[in-house]
Amino acid sequence: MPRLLASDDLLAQLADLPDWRLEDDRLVRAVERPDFAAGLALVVAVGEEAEAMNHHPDVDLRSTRVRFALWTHVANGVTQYDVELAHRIDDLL
Ligand SMILES: C[C@H](O)[C@H](O)[C@H]1CNC2=NC(N)=NC(=O)C2=N1
Repeated sequence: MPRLLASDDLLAQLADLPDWRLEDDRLVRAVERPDFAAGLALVVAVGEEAEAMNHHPDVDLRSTRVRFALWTHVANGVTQYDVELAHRIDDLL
């Protein structure tokens, strides 16, 4: 069972994720893409990483904007899996 990150640990790890913020116990990042097709391509690429990890983001895809919200359902908050997925998303960006 994944463990929730303690708030001091999480804040320390967020230093390496400057484009992410904590919102309602989720790690959240929103990005603008040139058009919907580019946003969709990003979602597909992130989805492949998520499948490889068996850890899946909440995704909100609008015309030129994609918003990712990361949390671990079984722990009801942010765990190391979410931090790892955030780094993988950053790498894709
Ligand atoms: C059964 C399956 O392994 C679980 O539902 C996995 C899949 N992906 C998941 N993704 C996320 N974000 N949180 C989970 O707790 C989770 N659990």
